[in-house]
Amino acid sequence: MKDRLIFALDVDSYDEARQWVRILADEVGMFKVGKQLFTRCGPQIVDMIRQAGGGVFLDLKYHDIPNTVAKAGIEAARMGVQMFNVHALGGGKMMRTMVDEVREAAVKEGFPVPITLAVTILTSSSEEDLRQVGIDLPVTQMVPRLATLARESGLHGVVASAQELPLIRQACGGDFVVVTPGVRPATAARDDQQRVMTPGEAIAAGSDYLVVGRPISKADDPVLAARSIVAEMTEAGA
Ligand SMILES: O=C(O)c1cc(=O)[nH]c(=O)n1[C@@H]1O[C@H](COP(=O)(O)O)[C@@H](O)[C@H]1O
Repeated sequence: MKDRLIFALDVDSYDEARQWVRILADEVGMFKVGKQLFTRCGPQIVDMIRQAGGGVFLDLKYHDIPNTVAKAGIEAARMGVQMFNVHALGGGKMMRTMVDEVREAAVKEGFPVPITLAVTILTSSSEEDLRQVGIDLPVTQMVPRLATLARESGLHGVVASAQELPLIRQACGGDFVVVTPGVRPATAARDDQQRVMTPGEAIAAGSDYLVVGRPISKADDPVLAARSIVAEMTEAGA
């Protein structure tokens, strides 16, 4: 079950990231490198994690014109990351172009195609936040709509709140990968997350991978926190 736990490396230095990779390499399946760490350190952070035997989820949430996102996706795949993501709100043309060009480059250059994911609606967004930017549909309609668009555009899966899992499974089926952040053990603080679930609930609802950051990094004993999350996942999946 630990292979399905992804630790969010939301730190601002190479040394701190390396410390976390050392501490958690045996406790989690993958490390998520996001905008802060990648902007600070660049591809050397991906190399460091891979050399330590860890998988990398490159979380840069690409959202741009189709050509730009496709070229960025090719660079992500060349680095050897295990998964990366784009914003589904970038649209079907953007996602399809990215998938086609990454596949073409992978065949030509002989690198594996990473798991490609689309972020649906961020777990930090409330419906009020969405209305502010002109999205009047409820989250329960937006998420399956964007997940369906991602699937039709050839992506492997989505990043979404575990709360929307039943809707995504209904729209996209059982073999579509669903990665769920916004996971909070019952005793942990919610921080800035809005649509949260416990690790056990997320697995029981059918999540493939859980992304967890602060409930591990801010715990008094991060290794123990990671282990108890994996234990809760195992119990729920049994
Ligand atoms: O793409 C993501 O990983 C992501 C999507 C989303 O909707 N919500 C979300 O929280 N995330 C990421 O998941 C991680 C959650 O971290 P914690 O809230 O500390 O557990 C952060 O790195 C977020 O950037």
